This record gives sequence, C-alpha cells and structure tokens, in this order.
Amino acid sequence: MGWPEGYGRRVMAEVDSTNAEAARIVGGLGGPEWICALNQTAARGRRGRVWIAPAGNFAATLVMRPRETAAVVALRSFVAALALYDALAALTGAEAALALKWPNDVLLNGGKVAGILLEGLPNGGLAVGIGVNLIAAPPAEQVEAGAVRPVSLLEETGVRVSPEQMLDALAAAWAMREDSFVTYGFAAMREAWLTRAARLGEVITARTARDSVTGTFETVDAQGQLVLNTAQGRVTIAAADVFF
Ligand SMILES: O=C(O)CCCC[C@@H]1SC[C@@H]2NC(=O)N[C@@H]21
Repeated sequence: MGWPEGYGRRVMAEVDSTNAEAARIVGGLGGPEWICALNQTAARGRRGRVWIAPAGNFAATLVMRPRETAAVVALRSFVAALALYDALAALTGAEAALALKWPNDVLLNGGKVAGILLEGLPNGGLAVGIGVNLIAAPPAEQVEAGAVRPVSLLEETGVRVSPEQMLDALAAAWAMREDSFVTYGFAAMREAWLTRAARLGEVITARTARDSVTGTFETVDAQGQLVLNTAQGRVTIAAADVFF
C-alpha cells in the first residue's frame, strides 16, 4: 500500500507537540497533511493530561479542514480509532488481541497501546493527534488511578515497528476509512466500531467532570455517544472517561 493521494507527509525530528504544530500551520493548509514527530517535548493527552512518550514511539497529527458541522467533524475520532486498529492489525497480524475502548483508545491484550486527541483549530481546522506506544509504555503509576494499564506493541507482540512504518500504514488505513465515512456516513463506521468494542454488554463506569455513572454498556448511538443501562434507566453520555 503506497502513500495515499492528496495527503501531505512531514516527519520532524522534534517539536513541542504535533497538535500544536497543526494549529500553527492550519491557516496556510492546502489539503490534509500528516505531521509526524520523532520526539515531542510537550505532548498532551486528553483532558489536559500530559502524554508520556519516549523517542521511538509514534506521535503524529493529521491536520485537515473538514467542511461538515462540528458534530459530524467530532465523529472523526471513530475514523481515527478504526484506522489505528486496521494499521496495527496489518503491521502485527495480532488482530484478535486488539479492541477499541470508547471514546477513542486502542487496546492490545486489554492494555492501552494508543490514544487519540481531537482538537478543533482556527479556520475550521481539525487536529487528529495520535500517539502509539510502539516500543515503550509509561509505568502504570504514571497514569491515572484505575485507568487501563499502558502497554507497548513491542512488549505485547514482539513486533518492532518504526514511527515511519506506523505513519505509512496509518495514513493508508485512514484514507480508506475516511473515504467510507464521507461516502456512507457514520452508520457503517458505527457498526464496524461496535464489532471491535471492548466490554460491550458488560458493566462499566463512565466518569465525567461532574459525576460517575455505572451501567451495562449497551451501545454507541448514531451521534457516537455512549449508552449505558443503569439501575435508573438508560443514560446517554457525550464525553467521559471509561473505567472497567
Ligand atoms: O490522552 C490520550 O489518550 C490521547 C493522547 C494523544 C497523544 C498524541 S501524540 C501526537 C499528538 N500530539 C500531542 O501533543 N498529543 C497527540
């Protein structure tokens, strides 16, 4: 699979954060562009957290200017999760060990191997930031209490993948998933995501900034929201951290 047509490709030795670089270049963007960094000095994770990643791990951001409404643009987190799943399955052959955790983590043998950070940018831009623990995962004590343990691709599968190989596989997988999303909408994406979902039908806890909801993970709805069956009835959650 070659580099997908219409996408720019840039590999930087070092940057503060590829998402920050995306914000700096979005104004002059001609078309979607992948920015990959071999080292980040100020990588950020979801909910204001720091993303810990030694050199050798994968860090990249796809910067683009989608023309849809904000609600549709936000569904790109599912496009990203599925593309990551496809790329990691192709690179390792370990598809059976991969799963997707709502809203947008990729699990390998039940541990977190990759995270996604979507950020809206000026000029209608979108940064899809992706980090993959290719060779090393942060120690469990450096992540939030109760969070799934971080794992690396190398430790779990024995397969050594370089950031450039990851970029090429991910860009190809993204282009296919993005075409499908633009052509058929979220319905097909949602089905594909659900068949790869971790803990579907099991009891999970979703923690928002204000409260915590525990219930059976019933589905993800047509807007990408988490649907839990709780003792108080059906609850739909737009944004939260999920704990197993
Ligand atoms: O918290 C998460 O799970 C999301 C982590 C996203 C990390 C990636 S690494 C590339 C891009 N640049 C950043 O500063 N963050 C994202």
